[in-house]
Amino acid sequence: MTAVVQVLDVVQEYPGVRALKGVSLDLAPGQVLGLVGENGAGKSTLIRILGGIEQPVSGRLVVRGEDRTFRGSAESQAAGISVVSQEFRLVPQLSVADNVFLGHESTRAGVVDAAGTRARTAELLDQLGLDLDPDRPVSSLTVGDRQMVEIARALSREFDVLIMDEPTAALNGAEILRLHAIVRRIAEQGKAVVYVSHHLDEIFEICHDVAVLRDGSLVAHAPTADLDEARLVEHMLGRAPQTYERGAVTEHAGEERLTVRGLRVPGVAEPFDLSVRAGEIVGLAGLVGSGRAELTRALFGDLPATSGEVRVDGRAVRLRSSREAVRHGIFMLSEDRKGEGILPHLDVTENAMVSRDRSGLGLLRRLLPVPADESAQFERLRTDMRIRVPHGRQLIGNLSGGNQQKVLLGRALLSGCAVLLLNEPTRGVDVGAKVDIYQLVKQLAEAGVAVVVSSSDAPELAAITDRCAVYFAGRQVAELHGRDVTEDNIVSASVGQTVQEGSDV
Ligand SMILES: Nc1ncnc2c1ncn2[C@@H]1O[C@H](COP(=O)(O)OP(=O)(O)OP(=O)(O)O)[C@@H](O)[C@H]1O
Repeated sequence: MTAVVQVLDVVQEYPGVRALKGVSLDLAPGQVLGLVGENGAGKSTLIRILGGIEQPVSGRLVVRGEDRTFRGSAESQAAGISVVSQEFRLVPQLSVADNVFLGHESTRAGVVDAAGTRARTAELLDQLGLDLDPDRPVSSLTVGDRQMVEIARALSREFDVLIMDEPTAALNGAEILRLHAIVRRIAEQGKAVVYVSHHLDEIFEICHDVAVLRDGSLVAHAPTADLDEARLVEHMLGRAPQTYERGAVTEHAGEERLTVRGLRVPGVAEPFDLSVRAGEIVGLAGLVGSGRAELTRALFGDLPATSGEVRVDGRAVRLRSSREAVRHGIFMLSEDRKGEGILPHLDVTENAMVSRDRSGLGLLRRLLPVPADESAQFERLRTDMRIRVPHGRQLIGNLSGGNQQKVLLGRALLSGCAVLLLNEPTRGVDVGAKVDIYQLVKQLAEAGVAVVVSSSDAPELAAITDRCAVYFAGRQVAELHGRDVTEDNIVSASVGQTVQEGSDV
């Protein structure tokens, strides 16, 4: 079948980085093409070029047989390319409906048709299985719902090619299944879909073909049926993947560092208890509506508890804000990387070091030389976590999403905290780097930090936690220990099934 879009020998460069080194790719009608690669491999760069946000240094884009140069996203959209980008581009103050149709509002006799816009938005949300009021301001939505609104926005246009950059990064299991059904339907309608994900099970689930980018080059392009996960990972990394060996941390666990007793949190049925000792990695699992999100936020100090107590190293602390939490030795990695995580006007070294209480200096810092020990620390972090960045003074906003996440995790690692709270720590991180991050978290625990990991990724919790509390309908329904912390047990308990415990040593 003739390609609807051809990418021919496309090269893209940024200062100090050759992000695409001559990539050629065809997108055929009815095809779902998976695009995979390590963090920083060039996936988003290629998408930005197809979406008209950037122009390549050289190479050609051919759309339905015609050479095209897009000088902005409007031109790419007009050519039938619709993009769900990794960066949320929603306007928080506007309603869901206004965001979905921003830039292509329905009009009647030249006037914006608010009722029509709302009705069409409701239809799209319904297709996505989303029970959301079109009039709600986007600022009041969870990260997952914002992601769905981004998708609704891409679907609201006429398109021949739909490009999705990590569309499921913030979605829960049911939402992911619904999205997969929609992708299949779109392909059946004869449209081409490009699907970027670090979740390789999704690639095998819905993609007919897969293209692998490594360090800016296309290193493999094959039907998914011809590959298995191990081969795909090898193509991505250019080496055999390492496996993560869990430590026997519990045996060395020391004094209790975090104690939570009877913490009542708005929206959660039962009070919350938790204790984490030095050297332990404790997981929090649970689906949307389980109370896990609220408990995580309460621990982070951004959803104040109504009663109960929290102690760090035996000292009672109040967590009315995340700043207060940090002051008491609790450090956290937020799930909202863009909103609460990165400091976009600062470079990567400063972003990694900011927990060391120099944040007040702000922009002034850019004029001062980075202290040598900080540069050295960042260099170590860069090597240990394989952060892809040309130098330590690169602005963090110029890094790929996964590499930003690694810098933020580095910040947590360097913070010298007593308690480390990680919320969705490897969201958007590639399979190779995940293992590196798990190793570092294990090292931190071994150094005596009490670690809490709140994650929707059951395999992740099974791989790294010593103990895992599972929540369902506002209650803790299981506490799994040691060998009982398995993916199956976590998933079963998360949907309210009783888990047979006791194989633990
Ligand atoms: N504006 C920019 N300035 C400088 N370097 C950039 C810029 N944008 C991207 N890069 C670099 O280009 C390379 C490719 O980045 P890109 O965002 O395309 O990666 P990716 O494959 O999408 O990664 P991820 O899986 O982490 O999203 C990276 O080394 C990144 O740091």
